[in-house]
Amino acid sequence: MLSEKSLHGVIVPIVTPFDQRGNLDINSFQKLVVRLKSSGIHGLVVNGTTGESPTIEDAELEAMIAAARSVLGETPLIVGTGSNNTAATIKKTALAKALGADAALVVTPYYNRPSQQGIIEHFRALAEADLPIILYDIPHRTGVTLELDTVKVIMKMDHIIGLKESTGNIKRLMRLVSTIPKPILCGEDELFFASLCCGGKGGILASANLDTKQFVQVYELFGAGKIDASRERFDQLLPLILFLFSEPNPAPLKWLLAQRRHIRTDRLRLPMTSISSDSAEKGVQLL
Ligand SMILES: O=C(O)C1=N[C@H](C(=O)O)C[C@H](O)C1
Repeated sequence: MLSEKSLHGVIVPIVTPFDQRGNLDINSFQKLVVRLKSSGIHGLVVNGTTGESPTIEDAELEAMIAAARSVLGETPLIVGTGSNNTAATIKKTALAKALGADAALVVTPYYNRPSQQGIIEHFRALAEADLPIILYDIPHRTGVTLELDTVKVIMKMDHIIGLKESTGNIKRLMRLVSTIPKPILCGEDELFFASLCCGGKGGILASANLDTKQFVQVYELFGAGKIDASRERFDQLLPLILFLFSEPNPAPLKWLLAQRRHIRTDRLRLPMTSISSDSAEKGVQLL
């Protein structure tokens, strides 16, 4: 199981590869996990936003958890289990635990517009699943605003071990780091280096599916006090990051992974669609 102490570094939310018909391509998935592990990642997230979690069936999730677990060894396995139904979230989190997950990444409940108290109770109820939880705050996707006081209450719960911060607000990040003693991870790839400078403990970064070793170097150079070298390495990654978020994630990422032959197709499941031809032209220049 993952603890506050071991939650840090470059954690990769892996894509879910599909074949031309849109079926799960478990062989490509397993090869991706092997490559990511050998690149030195500090954790893997299966079924995150980048893994197209809204479209993944339970049987597919089970197959991916089993495949990832068999490759990862001691490297932490985190599973995205969040939804806007508390009972369903508890059930999926308990399933993830039974299949060998070390922690769950749980997004704030979206769409049904719970009150701040409702959100607190949602996270409190997750204790029942008996798996460490990382709170995932991404308001531009969920439409849910988490007040700072709400974050503080949730982060005090014993089963909550960290926060994935995707608001993109550096002032807020600094407030969180100074008031919350648990690890805060960057979920806004462009701010990864800045977030380390503010006291963040690492990042859950879709971009790190590619050029993974360089992302790990940014983190390790920073940890070794080589701040300029870390920033220089991060600057080299910026064009990649900007391209990957020029259209909804993970479409550009899947396109690049397919171009580099890491996955067989850039197929997504509707309502997500492949990148436009304009973006593909920009991607070719980047390649
Ligand atoms: O899947 C994730 O976890 C991430 N998703 C974010 C998004 O798609 O908005 C980006 C971040 O890199 C990690």
